[in-house]
Amino acid sequence: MGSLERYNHISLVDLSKKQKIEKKRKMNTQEFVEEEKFDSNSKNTKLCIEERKQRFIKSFCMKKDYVCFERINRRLVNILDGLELHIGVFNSMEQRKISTHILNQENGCVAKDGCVPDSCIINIYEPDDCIPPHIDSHDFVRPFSTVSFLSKCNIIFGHKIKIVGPGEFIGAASIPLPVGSVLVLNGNGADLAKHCISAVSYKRISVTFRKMDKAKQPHNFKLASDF
Ligand SMILES: O=C(O)CCC(=O)C(=O)O
Ligand SMILES: [Fe+2]
Repeated sequence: MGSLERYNHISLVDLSKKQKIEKKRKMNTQEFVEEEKFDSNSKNTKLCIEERKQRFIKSFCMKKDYVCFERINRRLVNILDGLELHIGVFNSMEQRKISTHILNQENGCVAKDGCVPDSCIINIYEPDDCIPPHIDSHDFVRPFSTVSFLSKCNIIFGHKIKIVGPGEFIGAASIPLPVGSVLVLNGNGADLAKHCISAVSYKRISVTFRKMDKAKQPHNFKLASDF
């Protein structure tokens, strides 16, 4: 399948990839210690949200773009154009807190902050669960993103995806999703290629944040007051 990854150099261009990873690890560890000092109800919460935003922005220097050509109507097309994978966005303590919260609630909505999403889907995969090949509904605008928790797995992309057995799929590209990563789907990666997850070996949670297309909102649709 060859290498699908291409690293983007948006900032910290003077640092090697290894140094960047080390710097990011230290940064997260420090932030982890700092965050533990904050009570979520304290006046420091705002600061904590600011730090979180900064961390997400910093994660863009770890962004990967993907390349995988598939022949569609006789033309070679990069079906992964528009995909971005941001790794290390959530540290292990955050991952634990969020997944524990989701599993305790068994339903809930995590999106806050008045920015992009107004919809959130939580998929809880037990071992052997899968999600079949699909393109996400166009009732939702692009880009949208998926966060992975509890265990890593591969997400398969392809203009054509073969079903080779129960919960077993093969497509042109298979992208590892580490825990705590955010996959942003846009462009061909969201609209031309289907995606799916083959049967997982371990329990896994994914949280998909999307924003409803205004034109597709039901009549008299009102956003929940806490959004
Ligand atoms: O579990 C994932 O990472 C993908 C979920 C997904 O494709 C969806 O909810 O539409
Ligand atoms: Fe999807």
